[in-house]
Amino acid sequence: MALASKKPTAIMSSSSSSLPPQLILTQDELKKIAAYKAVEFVESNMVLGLGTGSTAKHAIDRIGELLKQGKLTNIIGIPTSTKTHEQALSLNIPLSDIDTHPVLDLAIDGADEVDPDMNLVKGRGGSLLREKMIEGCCKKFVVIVDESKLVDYVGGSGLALPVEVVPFCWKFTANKLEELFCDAGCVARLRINADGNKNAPYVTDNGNYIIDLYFKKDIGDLKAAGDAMLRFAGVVEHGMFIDMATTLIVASEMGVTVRHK
Ligand SMILES: O=C(CO)[C@H](O)[C@H](O)COP(=O)(O)O
Repeated sequence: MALASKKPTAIMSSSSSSLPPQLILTQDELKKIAAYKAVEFVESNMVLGLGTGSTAKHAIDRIGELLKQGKLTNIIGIPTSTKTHEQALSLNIPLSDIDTHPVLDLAIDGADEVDPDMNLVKGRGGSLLREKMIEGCCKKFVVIVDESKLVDYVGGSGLALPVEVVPFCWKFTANKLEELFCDAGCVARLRINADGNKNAPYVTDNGNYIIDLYFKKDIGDLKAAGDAMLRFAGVVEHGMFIDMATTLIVASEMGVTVRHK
């Protein structure tokens, strides 16, 4: 893919609040701070997209707590993974799906990378397809991260861009993806199951595999890159969430920042 210029940042407004300066917070504590801030946007009677990952988990715990306390009522949650489904069930959050509720009021989810235009990389937790399906139906999509997730450009963390592929001839698809991004020094690797058999592929909630793409350089025009990947029949979805986030909440040692698009 050729390098192309990025569109100007479309941040319309932002606000921040400070934390006491003497505190040294762990990454998980920062995730929790961002998550709790996001839950301030949740109101009774909302249909909510429930994200996946260690940051979203804090938000879902908080929603469950507020429901239990009666401070939120009549919430319907739409989970983005089986893991989140189980967590929400354990918290007695009423659940549904986008067949029944095709328009959501709000979704809250973490991200692996956030670029200056609030484009995201998601899916290192393996749930990118359901996340994209559900978060694409939301009126508002609130992304919650600690500051380590902020990058200058997609791929800038040096970590993977995940792509969900059908298992059939996955090597063929992986080779096609490497070829597509050869100018960016792309290396494609099949994700291996971290929990169980070390040699078995990681299998998504949808029965697919994940190919992780590693880049040496900026891939340039994200939309063009995404469209090119989706033209391969074996590709189900990629982990770039372009122009989807409406609010970004970043927690750092300096405080919490909220940016609206
Ligand atoms: O996209 C995701 C799962 O598919 C997660 O939102 C992403 O991996 C961030 O995870 P964490 O909050 O644990 O850092």
